[in-house]
Amino acid sequence: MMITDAEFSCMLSAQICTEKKTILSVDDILALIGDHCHGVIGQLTEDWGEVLFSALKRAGGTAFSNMAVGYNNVDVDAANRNGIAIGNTPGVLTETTAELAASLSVAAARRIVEADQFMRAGLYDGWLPHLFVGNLLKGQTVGVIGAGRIGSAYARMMIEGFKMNLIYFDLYQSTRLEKFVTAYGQFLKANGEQPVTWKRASSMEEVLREADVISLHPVLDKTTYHLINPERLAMMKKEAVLVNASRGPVIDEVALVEHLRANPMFRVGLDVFEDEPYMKPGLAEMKNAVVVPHIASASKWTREGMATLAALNVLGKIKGYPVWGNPNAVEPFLDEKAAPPPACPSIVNAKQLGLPSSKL
Ligand SMILES: NC(=O)C1=CN([C@@H]2O[C@H](COP(=O)(O)OP(=O)(O)OC[C@H]3O[C@@H](n4cnc5c(N)ncnc54)[C@H](O)[C@@H]3O)[C@@H](O)[C@H]2O)C=CC1
Ligand SMILES: O=C(O)C(=O)CO
Repeated sequence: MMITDAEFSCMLSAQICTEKKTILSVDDILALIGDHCHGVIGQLTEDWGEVLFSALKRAGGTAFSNMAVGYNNVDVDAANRNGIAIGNTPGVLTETTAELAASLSVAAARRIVEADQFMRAGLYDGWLPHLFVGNLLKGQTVGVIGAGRIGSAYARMMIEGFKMNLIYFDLYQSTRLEKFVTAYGQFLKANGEQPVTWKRASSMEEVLREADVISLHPVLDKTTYHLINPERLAMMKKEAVLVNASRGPVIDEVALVEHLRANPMFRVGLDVFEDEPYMKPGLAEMKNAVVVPHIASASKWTREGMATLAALNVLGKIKGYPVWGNPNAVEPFLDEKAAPPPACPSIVNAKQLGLPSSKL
């Protein structure tokens, strides 16, 4: 969506891109920005760097928002140089994305897609003790790498839903998550059940060695690029389940294909791919891989929320509103019955640009 400089009373006019291409190139976007453009709402598939930010600045623009929480497609330093505020959409994706990661975990552990294909191919000719035997989750250990908003929500689902024990690795301690597991463990114990436990790992390797199901939820940056590589794959249990609903390049996908080929009991659930929209050669043929096309945030509520937050980021900046004080508490912007607060919900470079902060 491109916001132009024609203003109607307090409303701004918006141009919605009707281009049929799924992924816009830098040249496509340059043409859309043109000579007059105050702000842009873009997608995670676009490459926002110096070329686009300087063009947006020349066109009179001051704001860009990804319609996404992840913004590894955005060169924030280039935006800073050009004085462009960068918005993202935290919070509205948390539960929806975690639910998909949980679904991939179960689908991979219980071989649901393989069994579905077998059934549709007319191959089922009666119950057998060894037909599509998979992994029981209850009492096993779930490993989370990146226990931020989504990683923590995923952990809670796997712990509460399947009574798994938790091991996690993050640069920061997740006290809320730890407290939740402790309290849930006490509840289970009080009801005569085996309590669940948690452990904060001192290294990522500890998670990879100990967990039965591992889900990746970090941001993509230099520290997480190819975080899963041949050496780390080799550390994982032979029958482990690995799930990725963060960003494709967090896994070395060529190494993953090799590992899947060599370890048929090792299974993966992937929502994201290293060269999206493509898969590395061989992945599509792997029966021990469940693959879906980057749909982790695809619930109606979430997609509407993402669009709302992205639009309010850009609109708020154009109107000169301050930046919301806590991007983890964006609910007031999503209340359909009340006008949104006069603030930009989430601007990631607010500090660098010296933008004023709103009071919650
Ligand atoms: N597949 C999909 O459709 C979606 C993917 N995502 C991806 O998920 C990511 C996480 O989203 P949120 O949970 O909302 O963000 P968040 O910022 O709450 O969580 C990210 C966590 O990663 C941790 N982290 C950073 N570097 C790390 C490292 N080297 N090792 C371990 N942990 C590290 C951070 O400390 C933080 O706790 C996004 O950046 C995005 O790339 C988000 C939504 C949907
Ligand atoms: O918000 C994100 O980062 C996404 O990947 C959207 O699905």
